[in-house]
Amino acid sequence: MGKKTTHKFKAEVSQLLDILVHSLYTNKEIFLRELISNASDALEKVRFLTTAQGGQDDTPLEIRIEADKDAKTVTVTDTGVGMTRDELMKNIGTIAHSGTAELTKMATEGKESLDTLIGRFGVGFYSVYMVADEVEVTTRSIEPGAKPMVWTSDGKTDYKLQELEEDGVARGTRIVVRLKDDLAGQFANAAHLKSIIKKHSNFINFPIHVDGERVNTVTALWREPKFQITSEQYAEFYKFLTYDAEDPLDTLHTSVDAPVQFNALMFIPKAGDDPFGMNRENRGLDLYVRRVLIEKQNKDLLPEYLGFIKGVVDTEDLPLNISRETLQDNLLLRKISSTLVKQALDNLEKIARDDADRYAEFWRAHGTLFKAGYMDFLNKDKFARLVRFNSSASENAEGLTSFANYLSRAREGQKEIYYAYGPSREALGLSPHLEVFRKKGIEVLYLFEPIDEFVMDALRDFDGHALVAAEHADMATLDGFENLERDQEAAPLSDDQKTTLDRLLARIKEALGESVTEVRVSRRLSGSPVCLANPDGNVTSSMDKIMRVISKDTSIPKKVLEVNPDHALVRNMLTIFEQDADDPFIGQAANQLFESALLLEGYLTDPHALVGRVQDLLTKSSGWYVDSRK
Ligand SMILES: Nc1ncnc2c1ncn2[C@@H]1O[C@H](COP(=O)(O)OP(=O)(O)OP(=O)(O)O)[C@@H](O)[C@H]1O
Repeated sequence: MGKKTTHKFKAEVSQLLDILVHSLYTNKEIFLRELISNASDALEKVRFLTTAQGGQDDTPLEIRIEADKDAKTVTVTDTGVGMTRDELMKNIGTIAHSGTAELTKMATEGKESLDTLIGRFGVGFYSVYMVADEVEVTTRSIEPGAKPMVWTSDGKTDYKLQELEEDGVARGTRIVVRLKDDLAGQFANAAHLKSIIKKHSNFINFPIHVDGERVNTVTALWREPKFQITSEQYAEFYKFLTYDAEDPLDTLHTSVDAPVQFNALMFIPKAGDDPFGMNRENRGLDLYVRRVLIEKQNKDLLPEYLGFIKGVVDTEDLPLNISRETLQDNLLLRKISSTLVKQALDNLEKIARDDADRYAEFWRAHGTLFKAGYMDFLNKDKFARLVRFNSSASENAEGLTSFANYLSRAREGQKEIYYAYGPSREALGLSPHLEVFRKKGIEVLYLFEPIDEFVMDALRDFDGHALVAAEHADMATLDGFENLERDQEAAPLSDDQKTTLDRLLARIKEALGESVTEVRVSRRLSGSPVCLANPDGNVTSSMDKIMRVISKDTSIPKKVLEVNPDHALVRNMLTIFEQDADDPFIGQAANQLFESALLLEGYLTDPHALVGRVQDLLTKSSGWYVDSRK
């Protein structure tokens, strides 16, 4: 026997152990799921090494579990790859996977309850310390000449390692869990262990025996004929695969023979991960070749925007000895991938067609991630049919509309699909840029997320109808539609007044100087006196904002000030200007209108001048009001 050495846990491990030991998490049974899942991974590795890489192996690949009431132990033994001394130290002693590190971080930040966190993350090997006083791991690696090792720890501050004599220790890992006194009755009980396995580990690809009796029966569900599988079985498999507590929103089971053979079982979860957050890596389908797991969560089978889909793919056509490194360039895999993408999109179209409520549920959970599909040019048309937006025709911010729905409501002769970006439905409802659309009863799609605009830019049109930003709408085209809403029409300007208006606009430009590129009459406004428009028709203001953030440009962009000559305020300015072209009110009002417009567009950085002016104007007007009531 080798010398026993003592090693301190890495700080993160101690921290996690401390959290687990002190947690009141009630679902402690998941420790068994975690140990079985590790055993299964170790067995998959053996199967991969032997079948895929042509090695030799006679040992049956299986997991054996024994419960001992008297000794208060549960023992989990597998014939998997085992661990060398170095692997033991690295894998259980130092944080092994990102999930546990994330869990520790979030638990210490205290934002979410520990119970939710433990339930949501696979806490891995360390979860055993929720039920154990002490754990002993005896393992022998598959590596030729590897020495068997024993690892023991009470899960507090350190662990002990010892090398064993070679004889009598088979390849694989045996984990003896010494249960806490109060939990021994519950877990050192074969019947209870069996029920836990049925619940969490029924689909493990290797036989699991409890006290000599085989417990799990179902394997490779995706290879079974569809008509033999119940929806409960699908749901059970989904939960096994994802640890989700809820049933899936949708299940798609397919079998394809040409151009390449494969079976796939794909699920859409009810809830979405935060696509840009910590779960970003938690995507991909498990890839099997003839039931041998080649890669968990393969990232090449489905593009990132379909990353919400969970499931497995199993093919007969790839060689078993394919290396994970060369998968990416494999032509067959690419064919499988393009077929899967098509199936997934067709399936979404089917849901959208048959069950709008379910599609809306899908969209709310996964729409944000799905929208990144604008980059998938090969499937552009399908994508365009699947994408949804809120719109001015929706009843509230929850409403969703497709391009096709929009067109079905479009005004006769309307060739364009209009859209506008804004922070909220309320803000867009008040936007001066959309006044003309409201007046003419032309629907506008509402974009709330920056990615929406990239979607519009990439698609450019739908079914021959150009996608046009409302702020870039061609006024002559809009003039072709009759007004549905009648404003209180302002009296038409006389020829003299028109000339004065031109001079007034020149005076406003003079007052604003280089802050604006131009001051001109607007045709898009009805309720507002002014708005800011883009001088060049290329990018929308929101896209301009995104570009400015990227290039760290904090200057205020130069825009065109559009003036509504029918607005009462502008008419008053005209009267004042007619009487005295040098009246200081004109400059004051011009600046006030300009800064208010900047404020609405989100560009005003210093509100002091604006506030000062408002106070001055209020003081004066209240004075007149008081006088007029005397
Ligand atoms: N029975 C086992 N046989 C061989 N190696 C094992 C066994 N159990 C654990 N390991 C090793 O220890 C590592 C850490 O295990 P742990 O359960 O903490 O995380 P993980 O399995 O990597 O992550 P996850 O639980 O998310 O799959 C494993 O990746 C594996 O390398």
